[in-house]
Amino acid sequence: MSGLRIVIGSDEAGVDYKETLRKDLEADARVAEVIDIGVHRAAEDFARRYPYVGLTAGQMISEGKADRALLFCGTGIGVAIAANKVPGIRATAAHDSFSVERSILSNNCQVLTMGQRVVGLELARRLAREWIGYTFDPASASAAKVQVLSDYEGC
Ligand SMILES: O=C(CO)[C@H](O)COP(=O)(O)O
Repeated sequence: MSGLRIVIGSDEAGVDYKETLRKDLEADARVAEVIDIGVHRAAEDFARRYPYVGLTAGQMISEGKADRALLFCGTGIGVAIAANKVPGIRATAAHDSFSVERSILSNNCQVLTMGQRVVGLELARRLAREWIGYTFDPASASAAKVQVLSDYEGC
């Protein structure tokens, strides 16, 4: 898909990967806009912990300000849990190629998360490149399953 608006964010444990992946996304012709919600290296910004990063990213997607989010923390788990608290958001941590693919094609996840303490940087970069290339097919057999979740949440 071209023209994606992607939120990128992290807590302090994921900020190194966030910085590198932000540059990768900005250089990717398939990405229309990269929105960096921090944290930034300024010390005071490090007070923003993973719940705020995940919630902010989820809210931005929910409000139509972005299409997807790529988030980092130590494990990828905390930011995924937080983003999933926003109604209508489907977020998952994934550190392998197949799971990244299925997060879009099976689950229509808007949010991919990774753990800087879990996955190597070059694999994270490769997975993000792959992730950008997938588009959910609303006519697929997976769509009805995702719809069950949307119906449950009412959005
Ligand atoms: O990985 C994290 C949350 O899932 C976070 O980066 C570290 O959290 P902590 O172990 O509670 O410090």
